[in-house]
Amino acid sequence: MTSDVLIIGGGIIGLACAVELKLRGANVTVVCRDFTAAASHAAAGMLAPDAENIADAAMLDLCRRSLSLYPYWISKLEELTAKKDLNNTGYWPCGILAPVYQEAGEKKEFIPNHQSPAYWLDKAAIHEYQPGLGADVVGGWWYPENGQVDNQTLVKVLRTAAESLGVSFKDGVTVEAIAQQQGQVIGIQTNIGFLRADHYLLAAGAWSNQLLPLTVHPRKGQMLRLRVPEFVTELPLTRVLFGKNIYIVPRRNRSIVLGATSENVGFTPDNTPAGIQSLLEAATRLYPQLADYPIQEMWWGFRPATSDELPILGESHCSNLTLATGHYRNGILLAPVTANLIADVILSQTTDPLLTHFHYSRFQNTPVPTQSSTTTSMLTHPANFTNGHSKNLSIQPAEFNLQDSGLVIAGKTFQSRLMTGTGKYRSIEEMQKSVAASGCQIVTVAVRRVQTNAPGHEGLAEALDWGKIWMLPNTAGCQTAEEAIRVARLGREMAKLLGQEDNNFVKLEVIPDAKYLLPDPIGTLHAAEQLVKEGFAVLPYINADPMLAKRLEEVGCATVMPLAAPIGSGQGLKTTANIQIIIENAKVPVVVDAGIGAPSEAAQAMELGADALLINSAIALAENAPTMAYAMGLATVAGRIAYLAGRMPIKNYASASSPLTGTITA
Ligand SMILES: Cc1cc2nc3c(=O)[nH]c(=O)nc-3n(C[C@H](O)[C@H](O)[C@H](O)COP(=O)(O)OP(=O)(O)OC[C@H]3O[C@@H](n4cnc5c(N)ncnc54)[C@H](O)[C@@H]3O)c2cc1C
Ligand SMILES: CC(=O)[C@@H](O)[C@H](O)COP(=O)(O)O
Repeated sequence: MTSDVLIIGGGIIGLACAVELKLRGANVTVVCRDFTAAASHAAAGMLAPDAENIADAAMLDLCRRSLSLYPYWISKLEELTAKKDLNNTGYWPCGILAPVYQEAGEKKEFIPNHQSPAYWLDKAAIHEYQPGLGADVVGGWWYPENGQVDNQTLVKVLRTAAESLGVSFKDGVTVEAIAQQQGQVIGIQTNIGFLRADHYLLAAGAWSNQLLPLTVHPRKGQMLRLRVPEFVTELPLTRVLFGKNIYIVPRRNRSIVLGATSENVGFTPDNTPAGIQSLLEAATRLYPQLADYPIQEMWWGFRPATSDELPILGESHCSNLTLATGHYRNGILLAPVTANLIADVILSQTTDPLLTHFHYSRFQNTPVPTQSSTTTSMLTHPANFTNGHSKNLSIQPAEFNLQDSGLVIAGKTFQSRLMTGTGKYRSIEEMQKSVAASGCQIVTVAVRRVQTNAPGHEGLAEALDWGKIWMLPNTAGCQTAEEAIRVARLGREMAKLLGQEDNNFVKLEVIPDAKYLLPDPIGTLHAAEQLVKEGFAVLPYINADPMLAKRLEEVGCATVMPLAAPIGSGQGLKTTANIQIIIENAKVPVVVDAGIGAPSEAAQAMELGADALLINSAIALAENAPTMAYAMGLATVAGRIAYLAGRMPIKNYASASSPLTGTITA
């Protein structure tokens, strides 16, 4: 199947973009795992840039732009669906009233932004303006330009509009992986097969990081709906009440939506007594007569949150993949502006200057924190190490004007260029100290050994702080491609279980021979091809074979990892000439892995231009492992600095250091 644009996600963002792209002439397909399970159905539908008190200027600008597009957008949608039964979106620019209690400072919370009117009502005014408020309301803000839409009917209208325009909407289709090759998406793997398009849009809400390593995570919200009882003839509320930990959204159809909790519990489903109780308590404090209204329905949803609470919009690391995700609390509000800006990016290749503020790379420049952090430079090494001594050998590369943009693997930036392992240590404690002393940010873990609690691996997964260290699951112990693929999938689950939801990295090892531990090039290539299709960032361990390295890069591997010498041999750099060819030709990072025995060899590999090193045995088997780890960290930094400084040329003959002219003759 081919289509111009394939959209992953059938929530409000995917659908709004689909309609806009289709109206501008594109051929559009939307794939969606579950239409009704989207945050877009769970939301309250407030259009509340002012009541939300958004501090970020660019975000406020984006929200207000979207609010101003709403009336036209809604009338366009209602027109597109005029002949259908369902064409009422419940759009209602009813204003939002934000009452406050006696608690200190609440009045000052609203930051005037000169773009939107906001009026302060004192106690007498607010009770007169909105009868029935709780007696302890002491005043409040009135935002006349804010409003609401019935998000549940809006998404249905959007879907109807999209389908009637000719958008192909495939519900019940799960995207399992985004297959990438050399900076391009080549297709998506789904439960109904492999789908291709010219361009792709990721709009998968809170689930986006299951497909790409984006910092989007779910923030659960519980909601409930009351009904205005029959005996109340007039609508008691005709504007949204936005209070402390509660909003009350009256719909014109006599339902009243109450929301929402904000819970950091991953994708834990269901309503809970605690969640519902907190909503009911806050709602009846703000508007006491709700205590007698019948409860109609409860539900929950997952807001797509990012760490700065701003969306991720625009280009990605692939030229034919655009991102529209992370809309967190304001995705209903932001739908029209997102659709416009994203259609501009995809169809006209024009990027509104505002989008730079929402670029995905803003998170990648944030380094993964280390256990011992010297984050002032790109060339980190531990300033202190924790085996009882404390040394301060802080090097300041900035002073030498060195430009090192860090190690970037599959779009993720690391400050340290040393990776370490966890095997062969005499104790877990020694391993922990060594990892910390090395200053590394990536630690490889043998999935099979951890899963089976093999000797020396008991409790290992829990021994490191995976909030700080990036896990590189490896397929050690796999003799065939098939085994390695299975273990890689387990590794991804393991990383998720340990809190790294967005970790799709795998160190691929296919090693049929136990004596030399040399990797099988054909099995490695086969497994790599499959794993790339499944969306893994594949880091294959290989013999130092330049042709194989090239082939692996061509199938989309994130790095190549040529060996210096057999694993655990400590023989040092035995494959220098081939590693040099690999480095010369690679467009992905080259990580020299295995066989390094001493810091001098680590430095030497880095001096050649390797992008990083993976060292395990030389650290774990040293007499003092943490101290050796520290030395390896310094050697890696030294080698990198030397590479950047540029080595002097090797000459055949001596050349005196001091001038030969002007010498005194005897
Ligand atoms: C309780 C609550 C209250 C809210 N209140 C408001 C509000 O008042 N105002 C406001 O502006 N915003 C509100 N929001 C936020 C708003 O709902 C979201 O920002 C918005 O819905 C995000 O839309 P989306 O399309 O990006 O994601 P979603 O609506 O979550 O849609 C994502 C879609 O992607 C699909 N998908 C995911 N993974 C895959 C996959 N691998 N393969 C195929 N399909 C996939 C899902 O099935 C889903 O259909 C609220 C959210 C919640 C949870
Ligand atoms: C842990 C790991 O992945 C090792 O198999 C890796 O190849 C490092 O080799 P050394 O143990 O020789 O450093």
